[in-house]
Amino acid sequence: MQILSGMDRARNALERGERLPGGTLPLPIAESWQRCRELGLDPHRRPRGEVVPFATVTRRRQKMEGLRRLALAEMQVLYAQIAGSNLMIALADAGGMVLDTISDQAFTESTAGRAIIPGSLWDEARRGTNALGLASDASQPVGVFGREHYFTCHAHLSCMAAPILDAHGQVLGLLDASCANEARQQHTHALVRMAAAQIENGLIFQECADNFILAFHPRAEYLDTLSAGLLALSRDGVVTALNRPGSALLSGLPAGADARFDTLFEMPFARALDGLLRGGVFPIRDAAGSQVLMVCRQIAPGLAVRNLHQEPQARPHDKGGSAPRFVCADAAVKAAMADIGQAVAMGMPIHLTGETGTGKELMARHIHEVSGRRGEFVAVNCGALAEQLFVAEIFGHEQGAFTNARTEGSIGLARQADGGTLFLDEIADIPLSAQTALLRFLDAREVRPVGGLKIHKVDVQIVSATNRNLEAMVAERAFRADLLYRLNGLVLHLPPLSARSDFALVVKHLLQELAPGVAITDAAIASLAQREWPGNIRELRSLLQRLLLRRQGAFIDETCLVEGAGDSGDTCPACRDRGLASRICREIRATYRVHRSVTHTARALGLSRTTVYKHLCGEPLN
Ligand SMILES: Nc1ncnc2c1ncn2[C@@H]1O[C@H](COP(=O)(O)OP(=O)(O)OP(=O)(O)O)[C@@H](O)[C@H]1O
Repeated sequence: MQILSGMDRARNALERGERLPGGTLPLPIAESWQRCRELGLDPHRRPRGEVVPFATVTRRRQKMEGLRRLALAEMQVLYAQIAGSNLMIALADAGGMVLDTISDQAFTESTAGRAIIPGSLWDEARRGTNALGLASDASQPVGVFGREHYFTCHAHLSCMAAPILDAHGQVLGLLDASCANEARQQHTHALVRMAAAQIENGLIFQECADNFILAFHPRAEYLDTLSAGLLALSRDGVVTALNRPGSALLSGLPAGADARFDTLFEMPFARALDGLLRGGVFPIRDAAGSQVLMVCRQIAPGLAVRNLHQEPQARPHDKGGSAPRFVCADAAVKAAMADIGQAVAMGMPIHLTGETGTGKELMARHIHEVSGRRGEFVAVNCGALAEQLFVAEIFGHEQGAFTNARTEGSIGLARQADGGTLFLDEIADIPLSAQTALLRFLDAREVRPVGGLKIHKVDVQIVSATNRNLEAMVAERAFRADLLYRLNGLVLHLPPLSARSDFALVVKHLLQELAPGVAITDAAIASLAQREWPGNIRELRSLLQRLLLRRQGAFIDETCLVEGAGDSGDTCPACRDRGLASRICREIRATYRVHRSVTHTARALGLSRTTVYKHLCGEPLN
């Protein structure tokens, strides 16, 4: 006889419309299923995937601007902490409307990833039992795992959501981490809760910038943790904010709005301040007689006291520095890189091809590192060397060997790279006359400086690169065939950025390099992915730099890109330079890049599908 698990029995009962067997589900889940049933939701159907108009999302984002700024930074940290594939971090408003997401590419492209987008609504009545909906209703952290989701189509997901609360327990927003059920990690729940608490504390610092902020806890070692109470006070000792741990530590005392420090603690505010501003940990009894230890975290501006301003709470987990030096998750790049180790071990020349800005020089440096060679990495831009000087620059020259020769002579770049790597960039530009000399060098690995007699043995790893088609140049007799065959021991092609499957990772990596901690939303990445990138990764890097210069908040979302795309390329040809009309056109195109669906775009903006189509001219349609 087959033994059914508690979950099997519960799902069978749900599907047959029978009473749910007791003890088979956590109580909040069982109650939620019951409510969904009463609402007439059919667990086998797809839920109503409603998405509100983009303008509504924008308005809500504006209303929650302070919280959103803190949350996006925290989401970025959380994303890095949980790491692993198939993960999405989402921020929603108190009612479960998603405002922003940060995820990896695998999740973004999954069915769930396409459903959790800005403007999607995750309240229980629409989406059945789910973490965002439950956390919003219960005002407490919730995990909904696999088949605990009411709708069977969400059974492969695990979601953990935590509300972001004010001191009175009112939900200000929701933080959610969703991942494939099998990728679920034990500690995710705790990390989401900690991130929510970090945001709550951040809000106190943000909103009470003019106040004193004190941290307190019965034990000194907890003062720097998220368990510490945070109390914001005006200059005359009126409480302006208190975090949740603070509320719990002072439970039973009148700590509500407009409470005074003097009624919460057994000491007048002025005297406590005197002690606190001398620095260090200050013991004090609360009005119920329990001793707590207190430190001053922020001094109200204008008070001339130095050396006391300590850092706000340290992050419980700071990100490790294990980020790769460059991104190579694309399957084609990975496959191309697989043979590098063997090629360098055999001393084989490696030839890199790819458009400008695809990372050839970066790859050359990587090859040098893989080779383990202790000598220098010497890069030669073959296109920048004058024809007459080429041979002398590469192979060196004796004193006064030719007019304009350096008086002291030169050992040349090939010998400079001895024991290391000689990177011949823009190899297609090497003058024909120098090709013969290079060919000889590659065969013999010897150099004789111009004007000299002595021959020097040189041991270098050769790496060459070009963005031109050398085979075609050989056919046109502009490049020596025998030289090409000496160079291309291993050929490694770097794909253009638009063809890379790891586009999102490249964006995140560059951003991390340029401005650590600045978050970028999935919608912004989706919008970037739709663009053309003739300058490839270099062009993307400089666009991100420009965005960072212009950005107001601590993040980049899709609206930064719409505003930033003041160029005519972001409207359809008919709307170029048409003032308001072109703004609407841009909004349509930007919204389409987020939703990738004409129907959703039309619905989100409250326009007809025909209007949307009209403005999508030139945009790659799904
Ligand atoms: N895989 C990658 N991950 C992250 N950054 C990258 C990657 N590849 C290239 N970059 C960055 O892109 C920029 C251009 O790279 P690089 O100079 O290596 O390109 P290139 O192909 O040699 O260009 P060109 O042909 O114009 O000389 C650099 O800032 C580099 O750090």
